[in-house]
Amino acid sequence: MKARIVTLPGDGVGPEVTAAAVAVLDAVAAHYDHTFDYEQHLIGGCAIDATGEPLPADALAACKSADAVLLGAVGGPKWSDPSAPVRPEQGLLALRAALGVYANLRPLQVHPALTALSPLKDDKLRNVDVLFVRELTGGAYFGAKTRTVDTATDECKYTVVEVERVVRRAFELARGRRHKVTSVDKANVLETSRLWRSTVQRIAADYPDVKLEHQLVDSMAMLLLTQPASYDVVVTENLFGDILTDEAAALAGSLGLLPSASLGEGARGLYEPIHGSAPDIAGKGVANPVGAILSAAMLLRHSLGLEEEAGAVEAAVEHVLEHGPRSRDIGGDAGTAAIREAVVAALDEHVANSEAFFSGARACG
Ligand SMILES: NC(=O)c1ccc[n+]([C@@H]2O[C@H](COP(=O)([O-])OP(=O)(O)OC[C@H]3O[C@@H](n4cnc5c(N)ncnc54)[C@H](O)[C@@H]3O)[C@@H](O)[C@H]2O)c1
Ligand SMILES: CC(C)[C@H](C(=O)O)[C@@H](O)C(=O)O
Ligand SMILES: [Mg+2]
Repeated sequence: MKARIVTLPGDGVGPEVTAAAVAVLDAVAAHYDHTFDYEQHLIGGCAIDATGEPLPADALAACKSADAVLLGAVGGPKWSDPSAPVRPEQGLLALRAALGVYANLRPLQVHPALTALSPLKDDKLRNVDVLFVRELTGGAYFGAKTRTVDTATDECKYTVVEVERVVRRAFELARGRRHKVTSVDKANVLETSRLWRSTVQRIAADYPDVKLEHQLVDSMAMLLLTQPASYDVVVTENLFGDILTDEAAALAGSLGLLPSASLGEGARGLYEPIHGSAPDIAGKGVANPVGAILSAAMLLRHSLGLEEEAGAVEAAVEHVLEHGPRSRDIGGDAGTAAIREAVVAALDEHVANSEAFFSGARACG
C-alpha cells in the first residue's frame, strides 16, 4: 500500500525517538512491499523559534491531508517561562483539536523481563493488560481561561456529545478485549463528572455484554498500584487520563515505554509516545525509543489497517525487551540508535521466520 505520513519530531528527545520509529516503519515498508512517503514539519518550541507559532499553518494543513501523523514531543525549559506569550504545548493541543482526535488510546502492558523495574512485586504485575481511553479534546485543557494579577481560572467543560463518543469507543474496544469498562471520574465533587457518569450509565445499556464499574479518580490512583491486573478498559476525562497514564508507565518500568494513538471518526490518527521532551537527557542519544516505535505499530494498525505488520513490530520490540539491548531508563547502557537497530534486526528475523513457517505450511499441503 501507499501511505502519506507526516512526521512532527518536535523538541528535546522528540527527534531522536521519531527517527527510530521512522527507521522501523521503513523496515516494515521494505519487508511488506509498502510505500510510505514522509513529510516532516515543525511543531512546538522549534516551531516557535522558526516561525513564532507553535503549530505553523503549513504543518497543520499537511497533517489534515495525511493518512497519519507521527509526533515526538514538544516543550522544554527554553520555552517554559510562565509569562511567555506562547507555549509549545499549545501547538500540540491545537493539533489534537483540529484533527478531532478525541479518543486517546494508551495501552499498558508489563513485560515479564522488566518486572524488577516496577515499584510493584511480580505477583501484582502478572496479567496486567490495561487499555486507557483518555478523552483528549475537552475538559480543563480546552475551557476558557482567565488571568488577572492575582487570580487565574481554567474552565472545565464537557458536553454530552463529547462524553458519549469517547465512552462508546471505550465500550466498543472492551468488546474486543475482556468485556469490562472502568469509568473514572470525580462525581462526588465535580458537575462535569456527574454529567460524565450519567452519560456512561446511559451508554452502558447498549452494551449489556460489557461489565461496567465506576471509580473515583483519587482511589483509582491508589488501586492502580494495588490491583492493576483487575482492569481492562479504563475510560476517563482529559486531565485524569493524563495523570493516571504517567502513573501507569511507572508500573511498566519507564515512561519511555508507553505508546499512544489518538483517534477521531476517520482512519487518520495522531501517534505519539506518552512521554515528553525529556530535557534532562535530550541530545545525548540515550532516550528509549520503544514508546515511539510502539506508537508507529499503532499507526500501522489503526490508520493503515496493517494488523500483521503492527504485530510484527510489537513482536520485534518484545524480543528486544527480553534479550536486550536495553536503554538506561530500563537498566541497560544502550543508546537510542542501538535499540533502533536491534528492533529492526528482530523485525528482519521475525519476517524471515514467518515466511519460513508459511512456506513450510504450504509444503506440508
Ligand atoms: N506529548 C508531548 O509532547 C509531551 C508529553 C509530556 C510532556 N511534554 C512536555 O515535555 C517537557 C518535559 O516534561 P516532563 O519533564 O514533565 O516529562 P517528560 O516525560 O519529558 O520526562 C519525565 C522523566 O521521564 C524521562 N523520560 C521521558 N521520556 C523518556 C524516554 N523516551 N527515555 C528515557 N527516559 C525518558 C525523562 O528523562 C524524565 O526524567 C514539558 O515541556 C512538557 O510539557 C510533552
Ligand atoms: C504536553 C501536554 C500538553 C500533554 C498533555 O497533557 O496532554 C502531555 O502531557 C501528554 O500526555 O501528551
Ligand atoms: Mg502527559
